Amino acid sequence: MNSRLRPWREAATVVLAAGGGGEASGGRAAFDYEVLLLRRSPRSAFMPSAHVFPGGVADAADFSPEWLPLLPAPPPAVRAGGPPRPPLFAAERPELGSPLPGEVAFRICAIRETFEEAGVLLLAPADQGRPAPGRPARLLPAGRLPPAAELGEWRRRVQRQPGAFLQLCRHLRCAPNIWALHEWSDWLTPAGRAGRGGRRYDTAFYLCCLGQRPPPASHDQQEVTAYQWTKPPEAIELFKSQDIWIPPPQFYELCRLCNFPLLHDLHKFGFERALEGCERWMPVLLIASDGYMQLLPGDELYPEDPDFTGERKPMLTTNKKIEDVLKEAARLHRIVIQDLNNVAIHVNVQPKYKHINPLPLNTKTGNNSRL
Ligand SMILES: CC(C)(COP(=O)(O)O)[C@@H](O)C(=O)NCCC(=O)NCCSC(=O)CCC(=O)O
Ligand SMILES: Nc1ncnc2c1ncn2[C@@H]1O[C@H](COP(=O)(O)O)[C@@H](OP(=O)(O)O)[C@H]1O
Ligand SMILES: [Mg+2]
Repeated sequence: MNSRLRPWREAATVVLAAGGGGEASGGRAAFDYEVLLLRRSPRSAFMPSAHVFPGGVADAADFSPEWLPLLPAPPPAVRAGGPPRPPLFAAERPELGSPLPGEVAFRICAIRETFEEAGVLLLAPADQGRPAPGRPARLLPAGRLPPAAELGEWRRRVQRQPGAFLQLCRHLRCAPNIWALHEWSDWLTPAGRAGRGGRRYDTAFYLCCLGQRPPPASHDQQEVTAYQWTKPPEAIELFKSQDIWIPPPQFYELCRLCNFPLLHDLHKFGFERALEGCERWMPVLLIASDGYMQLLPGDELYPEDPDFTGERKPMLTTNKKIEDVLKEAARLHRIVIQDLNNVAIHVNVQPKYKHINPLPLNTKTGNNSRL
């Protein structure tokens, strides 16, 4: 699609999981890893105060050809084949005059944003050669990093000027650890749920598993006002108790992670599955009399010709109650939102590209029996 006709911004985000070690016991304690959640500023023009994964809008600097000499070759499995991909990765970008493929640039974007927003640097030594994708990644040893004050100064420079991230990598003789990020999903903000100024985002979600304890993070006191490392079921509990608000895409992805108590299993699944392909999802809103639903591809009510630009019919409506709409449907793939923190995913369709369905964790009190 012509970028001038595309009424959304292109962004990348990373589901960063850290831990491993596989100490298993019953219940939530069986999770041996935590994921990084950031609280957006209450002043954000889009999803204020929401808890999200680190990420943000791609910058022309993420597509700079100057990255090329620094980056490792993709692992063979990544290079081979052409699985189905969302348009985000496939789009040609003659306006940037860049030979950098989207699949590389959006990874750089996610890694840069993770540094800007959380101070976590997902880098690898530039001379490391090909990565070993079968294993969870590791961060640079502390000895390869500049002192904290200097790194803080770099962080502020990158926030002001994303091109400074390339300079930082050159300075450290490191490269963004792009092949530690595995394509996981792609969410397009529903037409009709745009933020202030019509903000919508086509966001590439990557999974990155670190085989080490969660590294120290820090918020930037601007765009991000708090951070926490949390086990996926704990994040759902915090949402349920209204301590935090998690937007639907991130909620959906956390419920998917709840299938994997062990980091190694999550990493293996994410790395192998990514080779199968990925599909862009734009939820379509169905407003009922007592709440609403976000219909997802595969659901029997999902429109054949969804209105991506929101010019025709961005929302569907019904006079019925949610309960009655649900009873009438056989093929379900939808997020049901009864109020802000009462959210349930109803899905009985086979996920595409060997993906996994979320665990059915209704956030109503008393329903999380599978945690
Ligand atoms: C794209 C972002 C990383 C934010 O970018 P920023 O430059 O502001 O840091 C972030 O928005 C993100 O992770 N987006 C992912 C998907 C998305 O856009 N979700 C929005 C869903 S909004 C929604 O569903 C409204 C909920 C409702 O009431 O229905
Ligand atoms: N102090 C602050 N409070 C709230 N939002 C801030 C902020 N400083 C920067 N931002 C916003 O954070 C966004 C940049 O995010 P990212 O770098 O993750 O893409 C910008 O939003 P907009 O692009 O919507 O204007 C910017 O306005
Ligand atoms: Mg951001």
